[in-house]
Amino acid sequence: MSTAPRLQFLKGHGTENDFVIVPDLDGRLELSAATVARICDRRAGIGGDGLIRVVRSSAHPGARAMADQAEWFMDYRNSDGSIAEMCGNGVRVFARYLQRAGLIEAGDLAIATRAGVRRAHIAKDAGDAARPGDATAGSDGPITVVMGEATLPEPGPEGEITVTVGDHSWSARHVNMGNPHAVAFVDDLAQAGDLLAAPAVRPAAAYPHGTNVEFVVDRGPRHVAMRVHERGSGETRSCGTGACAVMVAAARRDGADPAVTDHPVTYTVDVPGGRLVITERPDGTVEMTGPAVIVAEGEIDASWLGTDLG
Ligand SMILES: N[C@@H](CCC[C@H](N)C(=O)O)C(=O)O
Repeated sequence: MSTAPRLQFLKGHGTENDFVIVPDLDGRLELSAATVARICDRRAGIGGDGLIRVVRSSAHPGARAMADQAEWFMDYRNSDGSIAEMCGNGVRVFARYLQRAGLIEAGDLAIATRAGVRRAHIAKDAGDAARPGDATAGSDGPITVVMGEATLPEPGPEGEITVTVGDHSWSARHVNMGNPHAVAFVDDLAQAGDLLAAPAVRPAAAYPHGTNVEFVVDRGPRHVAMRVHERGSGETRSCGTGACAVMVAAARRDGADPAVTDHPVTYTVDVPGGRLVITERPDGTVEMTGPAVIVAEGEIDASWLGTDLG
């Protein structure tokens, strides 16, 4: 039996946007991009759309300034190992992990992210605290996260945003939810094809660090459905920040702006992996409610990773 160090992990998802969760409470691990990509590999690794390292804010140089507001920092990586500012489904799964591990109680909590502090609410009757030996403990019920304000940059001198897949091109709305999105309203979600490759997005100058791309159709009044190609991960079954970007783009298209009417606006956003409910408030904040589930836990033989992990 190997005596190599073992890396603890859990596996979780929010509307089937799935993540490998690595608790590293005191910030001892160095996870290179190659190591993250290896862990997220669906055939040769554990598999996931991204990796979430759970670190005490005070133990992470990039989060220390937020430590007085939020004890825990979500260090989010895409499945190719690249760093992302924010992950909307991930932040719910992060909260569920903290609850399940007994590190927090249900109720309100603040989570530090690269996009700033986000506030979450875990309903008190939505899942139990840690139940040793039960990998699904604390997995029920929705979690609501205040996702911050959307910004919608106007097109620059190079003109409107255009998204192209194969022979189809659509104009798109630029929405930033802490991370970048291009939202295209389409006639049929199948038009986006298999989304194996990243859609071409122009002008490139609009997104100097790349972008996530959402394709959206209407399902009914204030009800849309979307597919997404995530920067750094490919097509996924959901994207929380993407769903928020879609909600705000749909509201503006429909002439709804809570800042003008002084009334909140709520949309239901269906994704291939489930459903998210998103509200924009008159003060501009966007709130998202959805599920967060922990499905498994285990350990990785660090010698397989070919690194000493720091
Ligand atoms: N799945 C996430 C978004 C993850 C980051 C994204 N791929 C990026 O690079 O910005 C979500 O639920 O928001």
